[in-house]
Amino acid sequence: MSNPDLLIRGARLAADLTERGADPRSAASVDLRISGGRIVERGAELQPREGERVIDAEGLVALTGLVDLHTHLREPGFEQSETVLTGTRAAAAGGFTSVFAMANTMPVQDTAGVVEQVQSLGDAAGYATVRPIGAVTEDLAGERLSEIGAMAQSRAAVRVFSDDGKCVHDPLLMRRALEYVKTFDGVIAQHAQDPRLTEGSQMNEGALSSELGLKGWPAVAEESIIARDVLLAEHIGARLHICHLSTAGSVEVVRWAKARGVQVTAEVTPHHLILTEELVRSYDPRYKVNPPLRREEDVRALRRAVAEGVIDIIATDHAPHPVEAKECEWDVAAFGMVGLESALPIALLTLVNEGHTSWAELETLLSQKPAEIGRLEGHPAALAEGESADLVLVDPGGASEFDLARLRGLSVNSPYLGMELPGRVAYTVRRGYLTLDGGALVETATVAAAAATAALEGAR
Ligand SMILES: NC(=O)N[C@@H](CC(=O)O)C(=O)O
Ligand SMILES: [Zn+2]
Ligand SMILES: [Zn+2]
Repeated sequence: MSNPDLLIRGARLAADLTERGADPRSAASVDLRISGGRIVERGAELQPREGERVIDAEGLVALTGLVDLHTHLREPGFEQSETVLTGTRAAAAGGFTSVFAMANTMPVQDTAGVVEQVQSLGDAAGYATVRPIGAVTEDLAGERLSEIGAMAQSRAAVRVFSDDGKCVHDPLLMRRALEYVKTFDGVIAQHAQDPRLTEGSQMNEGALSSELGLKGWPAVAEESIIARDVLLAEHIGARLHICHLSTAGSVEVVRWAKARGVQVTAEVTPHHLILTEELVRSYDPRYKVNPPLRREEDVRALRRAVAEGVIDIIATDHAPHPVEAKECEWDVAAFGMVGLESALPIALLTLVNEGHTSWAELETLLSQKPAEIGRLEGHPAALAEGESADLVLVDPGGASEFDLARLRGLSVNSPYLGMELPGRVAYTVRRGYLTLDGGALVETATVAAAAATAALEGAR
């Protein structure tokens, strides 16, 4: 038994929309035929064949499946917040076909056994390709390197390593980690936060933190670590990735490093492209996040940096937390926001609709470039014949309220509830089968069976 063939009719390809501000309808409409997990035909006016499921994509924009380089799936250890299954369902609802799962689980993803377990859970669920990230240091303690080589050589073939949630603070350990991953083309993804400069910090440092009586989190705590690490990466000749960059100053450091030819890439989260520290006035812990929401000037600088290509990718930093950890006083609340289901709408709102990027650039930011940084194998380079059928169809149109029904994971700590947001993900196709069908998640058992079939067919 193979998965049903699909015929997508009348889509506009993001890749054809290279001009900023272009109306999606200005691109030619394209049909895609999908069989055996791959795009087998691309053209106009393709005729349906027997047994094929026809998807009417009139008015929809097609992108290669979104790839999140920074997702917290919380399993093993924090299954009350999220599991691999629930997190990848949220991913599919958001248009993602692959996610990189951060290492701050319990036990930590610091051994071949744990990363293989996380990868297997993802394979079995089938909603998205799960690529585990390995911890840089044992138990994220920042003292000894974890078994990086064993994780790289394991079945999970880990290429991205991060202590995210914590900064690799010791410069010698950072140096050794960069040297190690260089041997197999891996990358260190740094959570840039000097721990000494941010002890007890609760929000961005500035006039507002004084006014609100909350301990400040200075921009320099982020910028100084980025500056040190780009110099180390240059010295070693290794790849460095900066997680959730959040200040105008960080942009300048990365710009400088790139001009020198340092192999550095940077990510920004959707929330740092739209929300500012002003929201903290409410003392609503939904706005408590690491790194903290910054100033209006920072938000503007981050958008510009995306437009200029100084920032390479958008990553969600989907950080689910249970209600108890968020419905409490600001000081004791957990840091983090969910983001998989809202990433595309926020990117449309802040970048595409503002003319900062084209749809084609959006595909680069949310799909092509994160796949490249993470060395994701089998990801389609384009929606073209012979490529793996991993794609998303988006309705770019009218704003609608982002409500609880839009959140498909276990946790509901979204800062966007009640906001009017543009863009709805209508269909997500992974390895040739649907995970999201007309805005509705395909059933768990159906997806698991389709994934098993696709794996047998060796779709990649
Ligand atoms: N972003 C957050 O505020 N929280 C993340 C950790 C992290 O990304 O640093 C988490 O794991 O909850
Ligand atoms: Zn982090
Ligand atoms: Zn994170």
